[in-house]
Amino acid sequence: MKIAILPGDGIGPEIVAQAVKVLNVLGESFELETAPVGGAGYAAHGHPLPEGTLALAKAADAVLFGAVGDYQYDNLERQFRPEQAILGLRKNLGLFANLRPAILYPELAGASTLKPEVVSGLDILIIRELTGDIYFGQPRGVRECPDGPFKGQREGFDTMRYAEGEIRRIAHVAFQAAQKRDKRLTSVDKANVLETFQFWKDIVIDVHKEYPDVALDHMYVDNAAMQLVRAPKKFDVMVTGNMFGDILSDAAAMLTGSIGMLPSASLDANNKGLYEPSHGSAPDIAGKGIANPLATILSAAMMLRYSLNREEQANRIEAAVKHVLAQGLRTADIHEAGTTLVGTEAMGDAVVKALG
Ligand SMILES: NC(=O)c1ccc[n+]([C@@H]2O[C@H](COP(=O)([O-])OP(=O)(O)OC[C@H]3O[C@@H](n4cnc5c(N)ncnc54)[C@H](O)[C@@H]3O)[C@@H](O)[C@H]2O)c1
Ligand SMILES: CC(C)[C@H](C(=O)O)[C@@H](O)C(=O)O
Ligand SMILES: [Mg+2]
Repeated sequence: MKIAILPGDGIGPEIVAQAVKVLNVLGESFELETAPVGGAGYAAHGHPLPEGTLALAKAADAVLFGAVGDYQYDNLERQFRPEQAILGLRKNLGLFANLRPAILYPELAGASTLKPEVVSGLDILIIRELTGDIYFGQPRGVRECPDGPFKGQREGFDTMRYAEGEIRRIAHVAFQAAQKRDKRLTSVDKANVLETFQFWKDIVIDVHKEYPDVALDHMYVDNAAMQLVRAPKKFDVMVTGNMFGDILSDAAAMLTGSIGMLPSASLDANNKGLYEPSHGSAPDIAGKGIANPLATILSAAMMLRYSLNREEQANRIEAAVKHVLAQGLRTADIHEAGTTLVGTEAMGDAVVKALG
């Protein structure tokens, strides 16, 4: 089994190093190969997604990804910006299904910014469509405004679009995920305003006919954002488009105590996948050794479960994470009075130790 390791930028290399330590003590003979991506790819090869990196990702059985992005690259032409690397990987590998499980470990109930009674026992799954929507729709760009009061001025524009087949396949993933859980699915849209999302809703309703055992409801995205902080435990599985899913999953991250706790799996139709924490490269804390590596370590667990067929190893890692939290070890983002503050490496070492 070959795993492509793409650490990326900012805290990426620090947190991925911890997940690699964990993978290395499982007693499996995985072949790990590392390649630069994002700003690191641009610095090494003049492109955020160098050819060799893409080839490695395609050839591997799974990809473990850190994060990309750094302010120093923000003024580059868009095609050279670090973020194009993750977008290019998702598109090139056909990773249309993004699973972002927001689980509150009981020990972190006090770390959330929400009241413990609102979040304790939280276990929701956000399924974000990942290769369509306004993220990839054409045309896009800056042009001369063709009409209206601003006619003749420059205007920026993007295109929101979803093909029927794109909606159907993510709806199937979502219904099937719900079948394995509490059998409740909330489809999040903006059907009251956007044609794309009325179409989305109509297709989801049609796919529902094949899953009569799942209770489906629909929610507008603005209300969903509100309900996520008001009564998040009411949700089981949520499915939504690329942009709404990006925003809602960051909001859901805070329910778990910190964005440093939210892993993700990005899957193709055959469960080949890329695994990354839901957060970014956190340039504000990069190089300080204080980033929380648990979202990345938990992403490695998802990789073992979904792509490498090692459910037991995934369970071992998740149990080890629970153990270190129960021991009271906390990185700065989840630290509270009465717990022990540790850095990135010490947290990684503690998970390794807990694996026994
Ligand atoms: N998939 C990705 O690679 C990805 C995802 C999101 C953002 N980004 C990029 O990351 C850069 C920074 O973006 P941003 O600041 O909006 O989002 P971010 O997620 O990097 O950081 C947001 C806040 O959360 C904190 N944070 C994030 N991860 C943490 C962790 N593991 N432990 C402790 N604290 C953590 C950061 O310090 C920061 O205060 C940008 O270039 C952005 O494009 C990349
Ligand atoms: C870095 C960026 C392209 C990415 C996204 O918007 O999908 C990130 O925010 C994420 O959530 O993975
Ligand atoms: Mg995001």
